[in-house]
Amino acid sequence: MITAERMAAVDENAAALGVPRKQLMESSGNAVARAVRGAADPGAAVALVCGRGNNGGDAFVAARFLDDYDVTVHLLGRPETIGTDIARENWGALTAADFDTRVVSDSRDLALDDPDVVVDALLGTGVTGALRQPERAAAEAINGTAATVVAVDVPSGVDADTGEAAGVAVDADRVVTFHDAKPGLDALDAAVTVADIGIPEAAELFTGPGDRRLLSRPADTHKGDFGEVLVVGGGPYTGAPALAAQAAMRAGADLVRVACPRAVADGVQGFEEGLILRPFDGDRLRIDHLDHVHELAAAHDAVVLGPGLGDHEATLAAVRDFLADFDGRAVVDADALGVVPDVDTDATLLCTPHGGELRGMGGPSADDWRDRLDAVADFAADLGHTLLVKGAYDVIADGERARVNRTGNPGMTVGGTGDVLAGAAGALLATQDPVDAGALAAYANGLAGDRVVDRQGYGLLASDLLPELPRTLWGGADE
Ligand SMILES: NC(=O)C1=CN([C@@H]2O[C@H](COP(=O)(O)OP(=O)(O)OC[C@H]3O[C@@H](n4cnc5c(N)ncnc54)[C@H](O)[C@@H]3O)[C@@H](O)[C@H]2O)[C@@H](O)CC1
Ligand SMILES: [K+]
Repeated sequence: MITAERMAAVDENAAALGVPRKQLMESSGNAVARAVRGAADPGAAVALVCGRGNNGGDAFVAARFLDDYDVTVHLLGRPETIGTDIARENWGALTAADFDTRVVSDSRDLALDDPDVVVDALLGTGVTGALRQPERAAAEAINGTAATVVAVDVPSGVDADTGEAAGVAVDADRVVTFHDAKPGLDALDAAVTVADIGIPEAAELFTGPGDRRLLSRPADTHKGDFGEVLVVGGGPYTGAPALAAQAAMRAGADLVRVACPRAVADGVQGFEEGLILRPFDGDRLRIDHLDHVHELAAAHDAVVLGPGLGDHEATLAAVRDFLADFDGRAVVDADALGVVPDVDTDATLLCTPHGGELRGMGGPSADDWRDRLDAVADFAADLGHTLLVKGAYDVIADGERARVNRTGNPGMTVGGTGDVLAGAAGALLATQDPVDAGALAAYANGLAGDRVVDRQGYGLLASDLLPELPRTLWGGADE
């Protein structure tokens, strides 16, 4: 099953792998033609009723594969208003090849002439709300025929995710849907076929620019804000919490606060950039500080726990107690990771170990990412938390979903890049589910490193990643 939103992301990732949408449309159209062949023999009258989006584009392609049928292609609206270049090019190919094309500028003029098969290509996953005119009248006209109705991707007017229609919808006999089943189609009284359109599995497994679509959607659980992040870190390592906090800002958090030892707060630069300090006394985290940390954590959407805390016994005891009583969302990094397997917690954790830290947690060791994928997924399921295992290929898994990230380069083994990753993951965890947050953070952090190295060669500093982060998350894919 795939949602409409995820489908759009996978489609963009496929394009980034070199399989552009136009090729997918060619496969989709071919699949629609096969569905028509299954419904009627050559020579039968086939009316393709097309909207101006890519759903209509699929039907323009189908017409070329149905040259041995009596095909009529109806376009609702003027050709100049076709919404995408690829749909417009395919419409142009039909007119140039002298197909029977009809431009319907007034829906009252849609004359379907009693066809054997109607192809419903008015709207697909791009629909929002109830069908407007002229699509509504066209859907009613389709429902008024005695023809076998073959819907492209989803019956027009039906929400692919829920199966519900906000008003009039096409009543399809058959649906040919692309790449994977859509959750809403189960509920329909229609025969549904899933057509493979040549999207490689890599477009789903590997992170890509399409994953960034998650960030443009309104974050409904958080009333439209980007979330507030608390970094709990510092002790023997003083720079780590500042790096993590700045990365969280660059990855879009509205507000970042840092809980660190006063000794760290006083001595470190990098806190001046809009970060808010909430120091505790002394030079490392201890159990005495937990009231302060809990109170702060409860007021934030996500916590980043670990950067620079160190592995002093008193600090690890405090981390353990903190997690045992915490029920929010946290990224856990560095020395705090070793505590996670021993703690019973209601918190939602995104743990970010490298290979060595994973073994320290009792996790699997596997060099090849393919072997690691299954082993990490199993270990995440045992832990009951999400893992982002850093490596040449990062593996992100929670036991149900697994993703792999290929951005990044050997220059990023320098100290501090892990703190940047943890901070970015914290910002994303404030609004996204843990697998998506981990996958996006790994993608953006690695891409930031690739861009720095492309520009200046190796010799990268972790802080060089910070100014790159916003563009990797929100800028053009090819910048
Ligand atoms: N990966 C993908 O996403 C693929 C998509 N393909 C096709 O592309 C379709 C999605 O294409 P689009 O995103 O262009 O969207 P649609 O073709 O579904 O809709 C296009 C336009 O319809 C208009 N519209 C929206 N709601 C409306 C309403 N209630 N009443 C009237 N008009 C309305 C909007 O202006 C929208 O842009 C899929 O359903 C599928 O058929 C395939 O070609 C292959 C791959
Ligand atoms: K449709």
